[in-house]
Amino acid sequence: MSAPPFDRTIRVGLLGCGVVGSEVLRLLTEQADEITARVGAPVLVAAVAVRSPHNYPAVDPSLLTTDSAALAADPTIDVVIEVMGGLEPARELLLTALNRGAGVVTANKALLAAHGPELYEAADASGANLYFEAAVAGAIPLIRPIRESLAGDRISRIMGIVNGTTNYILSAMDASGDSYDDALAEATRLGYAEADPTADVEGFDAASKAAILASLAFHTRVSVDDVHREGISQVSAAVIAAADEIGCTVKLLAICERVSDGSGERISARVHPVMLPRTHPLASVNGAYNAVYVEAEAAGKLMFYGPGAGGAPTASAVMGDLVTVARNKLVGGRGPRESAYADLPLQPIGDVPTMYHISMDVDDRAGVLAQVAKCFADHGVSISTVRQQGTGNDATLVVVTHTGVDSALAATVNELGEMTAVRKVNSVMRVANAE
Ligand SMILES: NC(=O)C1=CN([C@@H]2O[C@H](COP(=O)(O)OP(=O)(O)OC[C@H]3O[C@@H](n4cnc5c(N)ncnc54)[C@H](O)[C@@H]3O)[C@@H](O)[C@H]2O)C=CC1
Ligand SMILES: N[C@@H](CC=O)C(=O)O
Ligand code: NA
Repeated sequence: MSAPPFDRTIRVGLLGCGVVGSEVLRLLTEQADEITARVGAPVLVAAVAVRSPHNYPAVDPSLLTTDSAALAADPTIDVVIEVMGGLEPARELLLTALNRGAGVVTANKALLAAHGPELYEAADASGANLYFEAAVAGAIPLIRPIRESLAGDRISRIMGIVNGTTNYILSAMDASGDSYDDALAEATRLGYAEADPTADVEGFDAASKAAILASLAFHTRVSVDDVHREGISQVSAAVIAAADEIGCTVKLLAICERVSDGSGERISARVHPVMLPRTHPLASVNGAYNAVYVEAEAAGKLMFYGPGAGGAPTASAVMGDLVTVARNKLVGGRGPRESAYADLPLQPIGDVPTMYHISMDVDDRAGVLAQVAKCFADHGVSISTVRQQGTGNDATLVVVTHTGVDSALAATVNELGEMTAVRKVNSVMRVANAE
């Protein structure tokens, strides 16, 4: 290859060298010549901050450091890649890097969803680049299409599967009847799960991603605390079987919508499991794959699909950002700033229209069905189907509702739980439409 056009080197500091960081290091090493050609200057790793250098025998010892603060502050480092995860010290370190004008590439959705505005402000103040394609849906190009390709359109809805770990667990339980615990252990072994997998299974990771997507799509600051969140830890084999009986599979969905109702224009951001008809395109997205629909006024419906977790796929997104930031460093460009001008209010979960699937153990005697039906009617909730399974002490009623507002459905479930004729509410899950 001919000599690169720029007579300088882009020096990179890596914060963290785990599942993602080690793959970034591998790609930077193995593809060094091609990256140089694409950027126009060599891109070299100058330092790698880790906790225990002796755990990295394959990494050049002269690069390893335990002093992550010095790495972030080092004026000779042009781009800091943060793949250590967690809020602190990642926040502090990235602020240090951005304040001195270094480019930052991060995969840390938890940090962005909690402290995004602070990071953007630091980037604006110094003119630094802040890129985070890896933070949502791993390898899938999604942030860039939303921030840049669709910047001239009006996004109305984003809906999809954005957590690989939970999708891996739900797919395994659905397809092969694997236990929840075995499937989670395998997802962790494969490098999909967060350092604390509670973040995955309780929906925090997907909620962080929903916050990032909603912020970008609706030009409004949405933090993780604004996102209604329910995880999958209550999804048992019985719930998966109940979904199957009505032609559905269970998926954890992130849904970000622009809604216009009596209260004017608002946005809804929520993460929860749903029973999804098997005919829905997202129902066949399995394993650690992610898939996200983006609906925009002029573009129509777009679907993004691909590996949403794992070391190499996530490193691919990090590398794409690194090349962009390195190019910007050489020619003086900058990535998009925060866009929060619309400042739309949030729609509370109680106002969201939804359908419920409710399974409850009931007394099998005359009048019980009428009492249950009355409870739904009292809350203005219309029943779509009702089915009794078993008799006597084994009688279970399965009710699927028509669409009602979530608060009315939740109040119905509360009251059912207090009725003497209802021995136990076994499960409650939202049901999605077929499209
Ligand atoms: N694994 C995946 O599939 C994906 C991960 N991400 C994000 O990428 C980031 C990294 O994830 P993984 O590589 O999976 O995690 P990991 O736990 O495998 O790696 C993180 C590494 O950073 C090190 N580290 C943590 N704090 C440190 C500190 N203060 N100083 C030095 N080293 C420190 C840890 O020892 C560990 O080796 C997280 O923010 C995660 O949410 C994003 C997309 C996908
Ligand atoms: N733990 C996350 C990793 C990618 O963001 C997931 O399972 O999706
Ligand atoms: Na991505």
